[in-house]
Amino acid sequence: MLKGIFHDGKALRRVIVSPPEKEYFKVENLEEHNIMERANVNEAREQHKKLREIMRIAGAEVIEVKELEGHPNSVFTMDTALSLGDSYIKLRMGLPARRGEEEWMGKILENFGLEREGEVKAPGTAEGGDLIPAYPIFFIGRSTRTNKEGAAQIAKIVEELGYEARIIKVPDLHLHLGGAMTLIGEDKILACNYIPRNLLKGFDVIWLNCSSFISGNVIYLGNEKVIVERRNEEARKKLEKEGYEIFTLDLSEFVKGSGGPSCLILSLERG
Ligand SMILES: NC(=[NH2+])NCCC[C@H](N)C(=O)O
Repeated sequence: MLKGIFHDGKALRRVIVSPPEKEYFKVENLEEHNIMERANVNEAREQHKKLREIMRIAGAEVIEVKELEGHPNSVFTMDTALSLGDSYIKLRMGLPARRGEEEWMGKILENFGLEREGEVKAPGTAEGGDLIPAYPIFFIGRSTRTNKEGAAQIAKIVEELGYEARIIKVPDLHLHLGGAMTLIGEDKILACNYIPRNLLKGFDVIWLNCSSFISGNVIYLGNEKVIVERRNEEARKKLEKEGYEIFTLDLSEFVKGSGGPSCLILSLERG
């Protein structure tokens, strides 16, 4: 078996989440954590529970880990590391308040037997929301969170594993590339229409106009099943028309935290 092969367009098998218990609600300085509004405790817990239920029903093993103390954004596990199935890439968060989440998740992944494949080093920064493996292609978003050095370091690591790295400049509307596109099958992508077509070469694309920072953000479960946030009507309608089975989920309390559905999960295994 080849090492480090991962494809976000395959069925979700194992995922790491961090349910909002305490830390997500303990935000003093909203701006520092890039959280727009404090979440309602009961609603956030209930919404996250539903998300876990849907993923379990779809056949994924959902691993729950405790939030990292002092880190309200640790519920957004996607950003904290990049799993390549049998190994992982240690990242370096672009938002200073999130530094430390890389160590936390690195240890968790190592406990699951993943080896460290590589590491993003200063002055580089890279967050998981910008990294979309679709072997043999690897999409890297250049955003306010993933800088030029970080993108170049990731490209080098994945090219050594046999991927073709494609760097995409993320428009300011989005925090990460993951807000603007999602793999929804092995050769299918849901993407905002300002992503250059040539960078998506080889994939069939469902184009979106994208009015929100998370318009292109859905969770692909596999077997043409997708989780879509309740307000994201454009994606829901277009995916429905293409024959996808849609699970609509209200994630308002995480949208308040500047996140979308996929930001809440770290895909550990797809296949
Ligand atoms: N992958 C994502 N879009 N994650 C959303 C993260 C939101 C979080 N408040 C932050 O700014 O870091």
